[in-house]
Amino acid sequence: MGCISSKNVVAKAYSPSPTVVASSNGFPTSTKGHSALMILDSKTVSEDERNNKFKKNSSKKSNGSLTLRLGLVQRNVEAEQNAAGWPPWLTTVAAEAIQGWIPLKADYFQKLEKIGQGTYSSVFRAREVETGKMFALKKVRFDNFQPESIRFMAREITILRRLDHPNIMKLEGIITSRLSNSIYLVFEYMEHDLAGLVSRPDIVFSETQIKCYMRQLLSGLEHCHMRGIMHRDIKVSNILLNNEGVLKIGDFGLANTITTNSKHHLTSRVVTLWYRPPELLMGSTNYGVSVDLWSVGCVFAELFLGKPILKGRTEVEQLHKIFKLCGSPPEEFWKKNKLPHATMFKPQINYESSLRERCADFPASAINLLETLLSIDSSNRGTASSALMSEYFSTKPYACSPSSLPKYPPSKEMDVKSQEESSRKKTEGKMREVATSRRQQRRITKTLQDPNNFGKATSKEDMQNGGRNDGKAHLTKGKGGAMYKEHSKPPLDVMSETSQVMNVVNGSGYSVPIQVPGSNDAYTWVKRRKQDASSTLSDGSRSKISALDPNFAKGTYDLTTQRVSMDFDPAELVNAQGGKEHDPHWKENGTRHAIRKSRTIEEKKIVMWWKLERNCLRYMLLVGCALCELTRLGKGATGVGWGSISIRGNK
Ligand SMILES: Nc1ncnc2c1ncn2[C@@H]1O[C@H](COP(=O)(O)OP(=O)(O)OP(=O)(O)O)[C@@H](O)[C@H]1O
Repeated sequence: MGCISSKNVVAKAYSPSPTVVASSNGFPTSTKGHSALMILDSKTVSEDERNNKFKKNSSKKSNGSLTLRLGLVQRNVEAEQNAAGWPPWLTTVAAEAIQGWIPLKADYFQKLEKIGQGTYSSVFRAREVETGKMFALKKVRFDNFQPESIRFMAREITILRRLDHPNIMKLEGIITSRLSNSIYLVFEYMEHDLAGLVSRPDIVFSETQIKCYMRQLLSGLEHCHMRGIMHRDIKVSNILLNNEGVLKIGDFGLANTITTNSKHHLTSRVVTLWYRPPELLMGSTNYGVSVDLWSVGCVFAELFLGKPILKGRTEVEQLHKIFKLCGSPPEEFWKKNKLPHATMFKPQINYESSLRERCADFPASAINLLETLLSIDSSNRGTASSALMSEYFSTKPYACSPSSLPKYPPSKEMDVKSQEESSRKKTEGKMREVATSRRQQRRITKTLQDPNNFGKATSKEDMQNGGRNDGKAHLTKGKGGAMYKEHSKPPLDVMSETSQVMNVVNGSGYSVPIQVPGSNDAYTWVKRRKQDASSTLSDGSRSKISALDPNFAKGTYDLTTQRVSMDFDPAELVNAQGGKEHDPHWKENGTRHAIRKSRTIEEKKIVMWWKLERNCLRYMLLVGCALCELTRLGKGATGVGWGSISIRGNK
């Protein structure tokens, strides 16, 4: 679909009078599903022919005329592609990616709801008007048509066209027009992604099901690696599933070709943080397909656990979590792998691997495979093929067939996100109510503390009434205790959900993110993904944005210059050594902190009343002293004690 079906087309691109051949509607139905590969084959042939021709001619002609000829051919191709309906901004930058294809028209499809939101794209479900078949349209955004971002998108297209495997998402065509300023990549529609399924509490994968998914995932990856492609962004939301149980690897936006040239430096700012291998966290620019195997290991564990196994908030924390889980590497590792940021990240403490403890419930053969995939030393991770041949797949229970897998209602990462978003909004509303009620309580306390108001009616009831005004919904019925309960319970839950990371300046002067205990994992996962997506360039927690940055392309990021701005979590490092006194939770003293740290409403109430009563006592004492002093002065005493100076002056 979307491709020119004839082999002639590519050859014609280099012929003197190029003409574009296409079926009447741009859907060469006879070649549907195979066209991309055919074009690639023909491309290879035509390129070989062209190369031979150039080789023969090269002895006769000067270099100058060769360049001229190449330029002309290039211009010819562009003109032909523009004539075929491609927009000029695309043909000038990415002619090779679309070579041999013609664009699809938008009106071939009926665009339905949005089903995915990526860092630089939105994905929609769409129905093909003619056949009623479902497709996924990935609309790619561009940063003001910067050639760099167009080139990135072009790379994704080129790589997708190079791949052809049942476990790899197939690019069916591209929608755009000569006047259009956007582009849609057309993919087969998949009902689920693994992120959506994993995060559903009602879905627990069986052992045979996990094996089935893992076999498909590794088969798809094996194909990529054999075609010289590394994905560099394997994670649950990029693994798609349809209702027939077929798994496909999607999102090749960060994929790149494997390079054997050690002088060719790759960027280390790839792979989403929780799935990023240690060598990339330590700045390696000379890596290979093993980065994908680490990510597969993370996905594998997540399928069993139902949640990500390594959820770091920053690069430092991610690496620290890795060392704690997999054990810190031996001295030889540091000597052998000269990683750019090794000295910065080398742990002071030697950690033993806790992987087997953490995954004690996993089948033995699964732990063995997981241990291999999550090897800190990338050379020990094996390959996708060796993983497929491991005992995990050859021991019972065997992987079930995809068609026997249970059918689920459509579940996507975006569904989870929107559910979380609506519950977040609800809880935020409740939190606002409580905040207003707290403000009111504080106002009352101030009134109590104000000497001008001292003695005015400010009873316990007043305080409760003050709270009640703002908390109507919770406080209209029931006894006092019940009112408190209703009023206070949701905000406490909300606090633990929404104030996951509080920045406290610790002794070292770093801004330290602190995890509030009792947090809701499901929520934080989604929330942190958002943070990741928006903060990549500054803290490197996510890779896509940086992928669009020219510095990313040039590989000119300098992590060392970002060190100070990186969130550093000494709390966790120090706590690993033991000792509450080092914990920033315990450093901050005072009542306000006590209130914030108090877990139950009863504790909270006690602390509030204690504070109130303490202040009342203070003022009573002050007033008492003042009265005594005035009495003494009235009796002619000389100025001593409190207020003596001004009174003496008056005297
Ligand atoms: N073919 C498809 N069928 C159904 N849903 C899809 C398809 N392709 C993508 N999606 C949905 O859209 C989401 C985002 O797609 P994709 O990962 O390709 O975009 P992206 O911009 O590269 O995202 P990210 O920045 O998260 O990597 C996926 O997680 C998935 O839920």
